[in-house]
Order: sequence, then C-alpha cells, then structure tokens
Amino acid sequence: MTDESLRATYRILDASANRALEGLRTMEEFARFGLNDGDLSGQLKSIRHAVTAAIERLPRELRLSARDTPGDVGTLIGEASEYHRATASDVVAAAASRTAQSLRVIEEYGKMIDPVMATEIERNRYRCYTAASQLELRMPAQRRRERLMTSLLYVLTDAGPDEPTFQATVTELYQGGADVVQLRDHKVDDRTLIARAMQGTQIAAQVGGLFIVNDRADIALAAGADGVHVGQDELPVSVARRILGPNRLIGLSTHSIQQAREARSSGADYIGCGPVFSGRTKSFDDYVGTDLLREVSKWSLGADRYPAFAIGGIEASNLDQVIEAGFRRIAVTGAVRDAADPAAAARELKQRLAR
Ligand SMILES: Cc1ncc(COP(=O)(O)OP(=O)(O)O)c(N)n1
Ligand SMILES: Cc1nc(C(=O)O)sc1CCOP(=O)(O)O
Ligand SMILES: [Mg+2]
Repeated sequence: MTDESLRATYRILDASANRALEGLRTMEEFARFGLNDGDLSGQLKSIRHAVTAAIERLPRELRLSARDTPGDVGTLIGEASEYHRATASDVVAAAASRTAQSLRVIEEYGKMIDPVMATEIERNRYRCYTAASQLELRMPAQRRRERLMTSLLYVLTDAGPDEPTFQATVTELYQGGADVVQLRDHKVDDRTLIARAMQGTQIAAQVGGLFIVNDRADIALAAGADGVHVGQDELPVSVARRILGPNRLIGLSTHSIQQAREARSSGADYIGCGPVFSGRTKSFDDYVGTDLLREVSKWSLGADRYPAFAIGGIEASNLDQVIEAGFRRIAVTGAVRDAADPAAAARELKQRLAR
C-alpha cells in the first residue's frame, strides 16, 4: 500500500470510529435518561467500550496524523434531512443508522490493516443491531408519552351514526385543538367499535393526536390505537398492560387521592379525576368537586407532573374553577358534543387551558 493510500485508510477509519462512537453515545443517552432502562443503556455502553478497545489496536498517532477535519470536503455536503429531527425517535433512528454504517466501514477498511480489529468490530456491529432495534422498538411508547405530556384537551366521543359522520367528528375535534380523542360508546356492537377505532387511529396518526379506546384493551390493540381507558371496576391496569404491552397508554378513572396514588403505582400512564361537576353524559351519586382537584394537582405536580385530566360536567362556564384548582388538563364530552359548533367550542377551551 502506498503512503498516500495508507493515510487515506487511516483517515477513513478515524472518521468512522468517531461517527460510530458518537452514534452509540447518542443511543445510550436516550436509553439511560429517556427510558431509564439500565439494561439497554448498559448494553450500548458495553458495545461503545468494545468498539473503543478495538479501535485502540490502531496506533493513535497514525489516526490523529491522518485526521484533517478542515480539509474534509464532506463537511460541506449537508442534506436537509440531517438537520430535521422532530422527535427523540428521529434522533435515535438516525444514530442507529449512522452507527451501523460506520461500523461496517471500519470493518471493511480495517481488514486491510488489522483483521483482528475488523473481526471484533463485526461482532459488535451485530450486537449493535440488536440493541438499536430494542431501543427503536421502545420509541413509540416514548412518542406517545411525550404527546400525552403536552396534552391539555381530551374529548370523549361516541361512534356516531356511520363512518363518514365519525370521521368528520374526529377530524373536527383534532382541528379544534383536541390533543386526545377517546372512543366511548357502550351501545354499539364490536364490529362497529373496531371499525371506528381503526378509523380514529388513522386520523390521529395523520394529525399527530392521540386516540384512546374506552374500556376495551382488545379493541385498542387490534385497531393499533394509542391506548385504552379503564375504570375502577374494569380491567385492572396490570391486565390491560399484559394485553397492550409497554408501548401503549393506559388511563385509569380515579375518584379519590388514594386511587390517584395507586393508579400511578399500578403503571397507569394518566388518570381521569372526577366527576367534578354534574354533567350531561353520565350521572353519579357523588361529585368530587374541586377539592379533589386541588389535592391531586398538588400531588401530581410534585410526582414528576403525572398527567391528570379533570372530568365530569366541565364546561366553558365552570372552567375557571378547574383552572383555579390547579388543573390545566380536562376531559369533556357534552361541552363539545352539544355545542352548535363543536370545533369552535373545543378551540375556546383549548385556548383558555393553554393560557
Ligand atoms: C378520561 C376519562 N376519564 C374517566 C372516564 C370514565 O371511565 P369509567 O369510570 O370506566 O366509566 P365509563 O367511561 O366506562 O362509563 C373516561 N372514560 N375517560
Ligand atoms: C364518562 C365520565 N366519567 C366520569 C368520571 O368522573 O369518571 S365523568 C364522565 C362524563 C364526562 O362527560 P361530560 O363532560 O359530558 O360530563
Ligand atoms: Mg370504563
């Protein structure tokens, strides 16, 4: 090999090693700080250390003297996609792909210089595929939970008389600012429920909203919905979780501070807190009023801002009482459903919550 080609090879190996290690660290940070997953972040850290050790078989001075960042023509070539990362999922996917490519480059060019290093890199490339896919498979959960954290307005709707009406209703609700739409209908048959759940899920994915199915974890899973909402006497959260797996959301209705605390320990992703006021959709013997909202808001803000939605008879006319009690998240049916212009009613609630 000529000196020039040896230098070029070292330059490729040096740049690819930096890229691979950066990519591994990017994934590791998310597994550690985003998912709090000790096992996965440990796997990625171990791969990073193994790659570092393999690279260190190459004389450091040869790597460093081959490095020429200012003279690298590639630093001037930027694709627009490299600068667009809307979510943590995008960051992780880009890091996973960059790492795999860089490890492959080290492996191929490394064969010319140090076959033992190349073999070690190959072994870790396979380990990286496994860890990166485990991490990417966890990202839908992350996306849903991030979306939930920014959700203020949650609207419950029934299945409607037919598919076109349901489609128009759900689209209108998201357009009006609903962050979460729940399909809640105890009257329709399962065929209708699954058809509406699939339709709602598709609309939510198009507009970046969340779509939840009331009561039925089986329907939520089959439709690919974002999650299920269950009540105190329905499927326990642990059972709903067994059906839905770790990536989907589970909401639980709560009617006391004790139930709210238990909901969190049981793994519910959010709670409904009510009934606050007497409403038009469901009647109750007792109402928790704003006292419970005060208690829950004090606790949930301290508990890493656990998402809690006030529900029951909430309308534009009593929203200030809810907000004064410390709640910025509400779930409503009648206030939007019965309005002359549901999208406008949703928009008004949303604007006041976001203030
Ligand atoms: C967001 C939200 N909160 C509470 C409920 C009520 O659930 P549940 O007590 O199970 O009553 P039903 O809705 O099943 O009649 C909810 N659906 N959504
Ligand atoms: C379905 C439901 N669950 C409640 C609870 O407190 O658990 S209140 C409620 C009805 C919500 O509709 P509206 O906004 O029309 O009162
Ligand atoms: Mg229920």
